[in-house]
Amino acid sequence: MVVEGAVAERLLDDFRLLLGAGVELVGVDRERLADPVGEGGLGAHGTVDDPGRQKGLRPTGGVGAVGTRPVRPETDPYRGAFAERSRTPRMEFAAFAERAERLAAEPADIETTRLVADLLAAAGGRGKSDDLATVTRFLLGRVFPAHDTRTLDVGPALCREAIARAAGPNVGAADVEERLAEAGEIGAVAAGFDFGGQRGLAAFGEGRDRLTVAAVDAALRELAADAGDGSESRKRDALFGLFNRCEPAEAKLLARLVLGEMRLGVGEGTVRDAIAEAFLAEASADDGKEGNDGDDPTLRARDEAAAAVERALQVTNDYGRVAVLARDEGLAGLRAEGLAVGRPVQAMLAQAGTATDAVEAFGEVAVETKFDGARVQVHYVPESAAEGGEGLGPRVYSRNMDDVTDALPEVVEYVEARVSVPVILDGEVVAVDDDGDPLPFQEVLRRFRRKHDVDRMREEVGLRLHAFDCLHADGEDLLDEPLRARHDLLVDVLPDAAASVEFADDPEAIEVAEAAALDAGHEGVMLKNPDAAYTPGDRGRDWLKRKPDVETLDAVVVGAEWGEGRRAELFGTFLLGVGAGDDEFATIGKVATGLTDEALADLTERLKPHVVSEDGTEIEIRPEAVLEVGYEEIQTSPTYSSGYALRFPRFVGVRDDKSVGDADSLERVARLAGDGAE
Ligand SMILES: Nc1ncnc2c1ncn2[C@@H]1O[C@H](COP(=O)(O)OP(=O)(O)OP(=O)(O)O)[C@@H](O)[C@H]1O
Repeated sequence: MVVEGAVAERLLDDFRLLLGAGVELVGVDRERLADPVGEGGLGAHGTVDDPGRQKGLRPTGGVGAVGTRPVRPETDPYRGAFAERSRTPRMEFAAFAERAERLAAEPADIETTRLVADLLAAAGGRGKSDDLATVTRFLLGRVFPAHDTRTLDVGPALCREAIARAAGPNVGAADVEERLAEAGEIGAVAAGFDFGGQRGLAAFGEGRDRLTVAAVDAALRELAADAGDGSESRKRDALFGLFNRCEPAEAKLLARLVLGEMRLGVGEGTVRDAIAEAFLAEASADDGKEGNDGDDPTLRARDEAAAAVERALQVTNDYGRVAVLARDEGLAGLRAEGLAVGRPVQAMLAQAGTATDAVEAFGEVAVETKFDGARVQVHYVPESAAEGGEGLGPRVYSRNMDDVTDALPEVVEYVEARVSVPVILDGEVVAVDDDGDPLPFQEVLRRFRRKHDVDRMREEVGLRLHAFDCLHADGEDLLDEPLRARHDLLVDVLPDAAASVEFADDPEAIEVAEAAALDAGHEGVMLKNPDAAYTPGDRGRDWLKRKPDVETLDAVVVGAEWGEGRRAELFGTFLLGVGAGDDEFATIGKVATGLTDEALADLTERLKPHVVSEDGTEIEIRPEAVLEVGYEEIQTSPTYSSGYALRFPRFVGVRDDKSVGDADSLERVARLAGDGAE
């Protein structure tokens, strides 16, 4: 009998589930079990090299060419059943874990990059298993690429329960918590248990069935897809099934991966350099031969390779995809990679600057209205312009690349009514009153991530999109075009946008424009270099933001204390941290002032699932929420790990539009405190 397509996939899924749950299969051919994807197995149909043919999902023209074809989150040519069916040997999870241990122990950056490059080559070099995309993402604590809105939705508590269950009947979640309080991080705790007691159940063949990187990835993707009634307990079961099969080093890696805290000392820059080192060494050596006299050709080639990887990362936001591109298509493939409508990119950011700075640096300055709202990126392929393919209704993404479309129907309607070609627009969503005049920023946040009562809230707070940039129009990527040209194209596709820019070449004219923007109820002006390209994710000097003098700080909640009296059921005080590199946060103070009962209730509900440990009044919270806090000044202080303390901190608002990685850094705090120029 031949079983194909969805039925085959279903069978394979069931098979994996059974193994994951520790079911022992008796009286079957063990060799065939150990290689369910081999010849004659479930995966015998379709070719390994052509995932698109099997899944019918791959965009046109190979890896790089996506043009204006909409991409949907599940359109990931490197994932899914085809990978499971590959006949190349798969990387064992234990092998990955062993290399991860070595990485974590390596203090030198250069050595770390080399070890990561070796790992990538082992995960997907020629003739090796093809786990490259997965391993690259895993290294950064990700199952899905950054642009993908899917999440595992597993909190620390669920993870602790799964570990407790795998550790055997004598271990409870409270024991795991206790060990966590001692060890300080979940990986060490997971590695400290002996999951062997349970293993007998799942063992078959020669010893246990060893986890592969691909199997862990598949199980976690399945877990992410599970939602609704009973999903929490199913997720717990699935995690239990995985931990149950783990040796200590694997358990450590798995626990950290599930919670997205890898602690390997491997940042995005390291992975970028390692991709270049692993797969572009030859290409860069070729380039190097053409080096100018006086230049170091090797260095120049290395910089070029890193730049090509960086550029591809900017347009795809997918380290896994870029690693595969670098390996399979080299520098040329990376450079040819374009934007895809439906796949968000990071926003270009601004530094603080003055009108004089702008005139001195740019000569003529593009002065744009600075709208006081939330940053969005809108992707749209009108049905009429889909050229035989499918259209893509307007999708709206937040600055973290979360899909916020459903909360913002006005934006969808606005774009649908005006735009007739495929576009990617950058802009700001602003709350407006009945006359269309802007309302304060906090009003937008009442709408921004709302899942319920969208229609009711729409009556209360109206919204308007102000598009100020255009990254793609009618089949053309515009990132490398100067702002001037992008703006002309923006006005072509959306004539409303014309009002928000003017040009000035002296500071007085800029002041006049700023006064007019403030009079109209906007936040002020942005000063931009009209000749600059759009550099996603970059906070360079080509965009300057004129800021009012009162600074606030965006800090991450890393801890809390319970309130008192009638607020005893709620968190009352929040311990704040600022970014100190490598996913670490240094504490800088506590905020209790300015929080209403409503804000406390919201924050308590939101942060409770992220409690890591509780010790008396001290609660440690996994970095999850960003608070905007005002303060009178920043002082040096031995009390907090940053070495600074906020004087009179007061809560201004929750920055739901920011992820913890976007919070202010210790470096900025030092500058604000006067230890360097802002
Ligand atoms: N015309 C415009 N061009 C670019 N950004 C604009 C414009 N109008 C409003 N903005 C908003 O201003 C933000 C930058 O200013 P601001 O410093 O006030 O924001 P922030 O979120 O506190 O800081 P940052 O975005 O720089 O981290 C942009 O991210 C964008 O959301």
